[in-house]
Amino acid sequence: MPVVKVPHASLYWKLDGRDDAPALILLNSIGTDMGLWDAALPYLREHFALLRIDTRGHGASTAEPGDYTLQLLAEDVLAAADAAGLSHFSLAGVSLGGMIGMELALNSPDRLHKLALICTSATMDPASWNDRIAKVRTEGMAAIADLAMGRFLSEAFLAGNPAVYETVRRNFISMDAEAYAGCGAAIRDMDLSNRISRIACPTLVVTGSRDSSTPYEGHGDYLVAQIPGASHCLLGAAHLAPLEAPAALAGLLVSFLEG
Ligand SMILES: O=C(O)CC1=CCC(=O)O1
Repeated sequence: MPVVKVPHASLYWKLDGRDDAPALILLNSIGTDMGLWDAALPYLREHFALLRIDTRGHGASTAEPGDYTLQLLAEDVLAAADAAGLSHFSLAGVSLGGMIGMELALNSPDRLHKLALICTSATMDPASWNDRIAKVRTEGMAAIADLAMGRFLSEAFLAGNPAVYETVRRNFISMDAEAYAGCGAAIRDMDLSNRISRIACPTLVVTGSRDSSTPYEGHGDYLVAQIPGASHCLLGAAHLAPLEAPAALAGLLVSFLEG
């Protein structure tokens, strides 16, 4: 199992697809792991060398407790890219993964070709994240599972895919609460809104018509307005778009990244 050790964490990464194709890094949301992208992989693997990374404390990656920052999480991505031998890449990130992508685009623009921001934002209500962090640290993951699942996936998806829904929920509840809190702190403390106008790479913003967490209004629209030249596509999906609309999302990514 390929793992890279960084200070206070150990990061699991995995390469798929064609090693002679352009590199694309796929990042997950808080509370999910690289499996979030499984359903989209068949549509992407012919086009890219795909690097997936479990965010610290998620999936098979471990981490010591603490309040993490987007800068730290972006450095984790660079460490995994270095370990995988990828000097330059594009990046597609869902939610927290998109926030990490924006931070990386600002701090290490020389590494990044193109950026796809999926169901994400430059700012989320710090007070509500503070409450969530406190709850998860005192009561554990189960205490916030209904809240998170209600934001992750739509009722329609649950009705048609109960087994997938249950897997996402089970993985969510079994993850390390301290790591969730640490990544929650990175979301609470993010400082992107006044800086993203300096993102210089081509950027695609994807929003979900059923996403109650980071909808177009108030989240995607701000990214489109602030990031120079950013384009926008709306998908019929809730927050975890790679699960709800894998083929459509992959189609958007291929068109954007190969265009
Ligand atoms: O609101 C949620 O729980 C969804 C979410 C916000 C950031 C992220 O990565 O997922």
